[in-house]
Amino acid sequence: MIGLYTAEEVRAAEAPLLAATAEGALMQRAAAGLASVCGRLLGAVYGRRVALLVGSGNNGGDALFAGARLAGRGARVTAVLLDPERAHPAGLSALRRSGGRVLAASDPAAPPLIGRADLVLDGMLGIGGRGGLRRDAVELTWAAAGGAGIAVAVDVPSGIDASTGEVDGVAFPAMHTVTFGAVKRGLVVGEGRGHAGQVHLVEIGLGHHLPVATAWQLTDADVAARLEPPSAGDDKYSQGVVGVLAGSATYPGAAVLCTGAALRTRPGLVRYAGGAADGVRAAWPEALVTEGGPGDAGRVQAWVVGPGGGTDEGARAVLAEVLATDLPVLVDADALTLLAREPELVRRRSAPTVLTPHDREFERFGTPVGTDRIGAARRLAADLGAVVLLKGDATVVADPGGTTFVNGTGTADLATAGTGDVLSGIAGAVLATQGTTGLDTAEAAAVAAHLHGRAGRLAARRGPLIAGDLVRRLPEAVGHVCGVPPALLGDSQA
Ligand SMILES: NC(=O)C1=CN([C@@H]2O[C@H](COP(=O)(O)OP(=O)(O)OC[C@H]3O[C@@H](n4cnc5c(N)ncnc54)[C@H](OP(=O)(O)O)[C@@H]3O)[C@@H](O)[C@H]2O)[C@@H](O)CC1
Ligand SMILES: Nc1ncnc2c1ncn2[C@@H]1O[C@H](COP(=O)(O)OP(=O)(O)O)[C@@H](O)[C@H]1O
Ligand SMILES: [K+]
Repeated sequence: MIGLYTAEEVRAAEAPLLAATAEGALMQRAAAGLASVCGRLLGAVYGRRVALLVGSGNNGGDALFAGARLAGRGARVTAVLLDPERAHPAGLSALRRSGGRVLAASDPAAPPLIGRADLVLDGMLGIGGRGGLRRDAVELTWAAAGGAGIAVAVDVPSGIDASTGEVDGVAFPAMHTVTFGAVKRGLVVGEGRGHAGQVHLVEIGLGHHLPVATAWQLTDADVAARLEPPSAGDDKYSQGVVGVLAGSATYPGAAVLCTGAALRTRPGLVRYAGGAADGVRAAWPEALVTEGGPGDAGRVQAWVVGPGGGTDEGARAVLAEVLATDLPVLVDADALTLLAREPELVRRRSAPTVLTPHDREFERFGTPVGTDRIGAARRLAADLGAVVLLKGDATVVADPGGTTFVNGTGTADLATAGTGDVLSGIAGAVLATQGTTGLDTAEAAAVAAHLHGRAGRLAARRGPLIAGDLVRRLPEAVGHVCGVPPALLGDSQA
């Protein structure tokens, strides 16, 4: 798992390390790692044009020392200084000694020079940035955005809040971010994610000074370790039975998608109960189907309730019935609307509950999501005593104790109707295996979000995706995270 940190946590960890190392040593480690990534991105360094955007703090110092190293390898490096009086003095001397040039940001030659550069290094603001970018920094950012060079952010893209990913106005649109010591949360969540591009972590020795993270990102290997393939002693009941309560006779789509996604995540068995029984039977002969309610479905190890289920009295009764059980329940869509009216239904539960709101559903519980998505998910989870999976570009999963997962596999291709129903089915199937895997509830939800995003990426390779494509790609997504070659995956290639 990749630990995700706030700017304050990183600063606190840096203090003892700074005290224990020679002056400037950490910045040299940072600059060496930064120059090495830039060298790799450029391919050949000799003769290439590099523009450094340099602010008045240590972030600018990193850029200047990295620029000096690139100049030493023959690059034509020019530093553009936001505040020439306050630019890092040692960094500036190092750059000049290596043959680098220096311009003030106010110099009319600066924007065209940035536009022509092969690589632009954004060292304007790091974790010391506060509020929106000032005017001169905005102008340099526009010049970089309009140019053809590789845009690389030093530590964090200037203009994003390193802890929340909030962007107040303009932020540097990086293709790559070289971050030091620890991955800052703002690089993977909120608007920051869209500005960071590919994140490269450079070790500077911060490791054991960092606290245990409270926010994490799962890798493919982490997810593979949390999935249990069937073994010789298994039967259809021992690998988890999911109950799906979704859709209606008029709107069978959500039921078909949710049931299909649950099946394709490969628990032992999927049961469906509700008004879309005919549609589900026709689409999924593998499911056990009844027109009745949860009590008619038979035994399950986890329920999914809500997608396309409506908000009438009957739907409310179904929700109350499953929330009164001691089984894991995933509450989505219409059932979230009902639950927002009666949050006590979940507060009094002791069994695992996962709520999967998008932003508008989240707001029904009282407050809008706002710009701090991790903070928002944690607050609602603590308030309700349930795991909250807040959907979005980077889906955030928080448990009532504050442990949080930020999904890294999401793609904007998922922004299409029905993909949320698919996520519910996947998550229901993972929750149903908790009895055998012992998987923590928030981790189960995070595993589901990871697989959902992977399926989205695989489906999007073949062109614009619709929700049903995600269901078809699920076996391939599971195979991908577990390292199984697609050729061995049978009908997911269809
Ligand atoms: N500590 C370490 O061990 C290591 C730290 N490292 C590096 O240091 C970075 C942190 O450096 P930092 O603390 O100097 O802050 P930094 O991000 O450069 O910005 C502060 C300057 O920006 C200015 N400014 C603020 N807001 C602004 C705005 N909106 N728009 C425009 N300007 C604004 C503010 O100016 P002022 O407000 O005073 O006018 C101040 O001068 C960190 O991200 C990493 O890269 C690495 O070398 C590894 C070792
Ligand atoms: N821009 C985006 N980038 C990544 N994922 C997205 C984006 N927009 C939506 N998604 C994902 O698509 C799914 C949409 O769910 P939802 O809004 O409930 O749709 P529906 O109700 O139509 O099924 C969620 O998993 C969400 O995280
Ligand atoms: K920066």
